[in-house]
Amino acid sequence: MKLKYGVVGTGALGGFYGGKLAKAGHDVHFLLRSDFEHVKEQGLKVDSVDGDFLLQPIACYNSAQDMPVCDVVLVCMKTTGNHLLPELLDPIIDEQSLVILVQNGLGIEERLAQEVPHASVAGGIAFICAHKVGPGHVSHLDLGRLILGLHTSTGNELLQQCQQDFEQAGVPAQLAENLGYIRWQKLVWNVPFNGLAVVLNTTTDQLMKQKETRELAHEMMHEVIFGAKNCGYDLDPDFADKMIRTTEKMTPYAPSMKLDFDNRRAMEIESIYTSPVQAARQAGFEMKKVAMLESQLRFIASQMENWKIRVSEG
Ligand SMILES: NC(=O)C1=CN([C@@H]2O[C@H](COP(=O)(O)OP(=O)(O)OC[C@H]3O[C@@H](n4cnc5c(N)ncnc54)[C@H](OP(=O)(O)O)[C@@H]3O)[C@@H](O)[C@H]2O)C=CC1
Ligand SMILES: CC(C)(CO)C(=O)C(=O)O
Repeated sequence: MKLKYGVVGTGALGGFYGGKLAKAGHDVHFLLRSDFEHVKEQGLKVDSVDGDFLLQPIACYNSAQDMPVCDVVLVCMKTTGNHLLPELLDPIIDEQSLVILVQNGLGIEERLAQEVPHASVAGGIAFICAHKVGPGHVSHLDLGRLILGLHTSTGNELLQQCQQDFEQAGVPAQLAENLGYIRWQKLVWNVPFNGLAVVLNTTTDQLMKQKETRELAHEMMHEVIFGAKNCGYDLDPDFADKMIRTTEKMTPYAPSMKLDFDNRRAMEIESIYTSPVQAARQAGFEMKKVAMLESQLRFIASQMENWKIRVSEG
């Protein structure tokens, strides 16, 4: 069966993953916001370490109302805009549709499944370094692997087909038995590096170079691992060492939260910090250092509002 795909949020990940599917001949419909006119006229450009490509013509829309009902919807906007999902998804899903949240953070599938109970919901964990460099223009610098895991009890067949479509399109994609485990595992990297890069105004290489910050990142990783353990996800404590070694070898990198801060956009504090801190707390474990970083980020976010700088959703 040939699936009809929808992409909600055509930025770095939406442009890359949706673009790869469309380039491979799949039927993909892209929802855009500020870049709509540009993409409609000039197409979507992806500069990728795996090979550049341009999608033109492209099935793009500036309103979900104009989109067809899709079998699978890839949600690729920042989680700061997830409160808009019930409205955005309403015209493009029916009881048979599967919505995959290709986003960072915890608790997002739970919330969507409550708000949109008739859809199947899954998570997509992306191991990729990509960002938008201009209107309708994505730069993919490194990695690209996707792990897909089901949240609801329905949608399994669609998820399997989606995994095969990604593989066929040249995106390494795996299916995970346990979505919660993978979400916590991804947080082991995102929690220290996204937030520290913002509060210390720096990049991963600088955080790794300095002994104090390297140790702090390592300690936070262990907190996340123990947080996960208390929530029933038995992550390997050695995973922290592995992540430190990987980051040491990485080219200097500004995590997506740092790019959001630099561009005065809302930061994904709720899904990357608040949800895991609360989940661990409810399970009886206080992630003290992570909670402190969360407070610092909330302070910075409040200052951004006080500066009367436009903090856009998404
Ligand atoms: N970038 C990366 O390398 C990685 C990102 N992630 C995660 O993936 C998710 C997506 O990140 P990323 O791709 O970087 O984000 P981007 O900011 O590059 O893209 C988000 C896109 O969503 C669009 N959007 C937001 N709200 C709406 C709306 N209401 N209607 C239509 N479009 C909308 C934005 O449009 P507009 O231009 O108008 O704002 C933007 O183009 C995040 O959760 C992030 O943490 C995970 C791994 C790596
Ligand atoms: C760690 C990384 C780069 C993804 O693989 C990421 O999730 C981010 O920048 O937020």
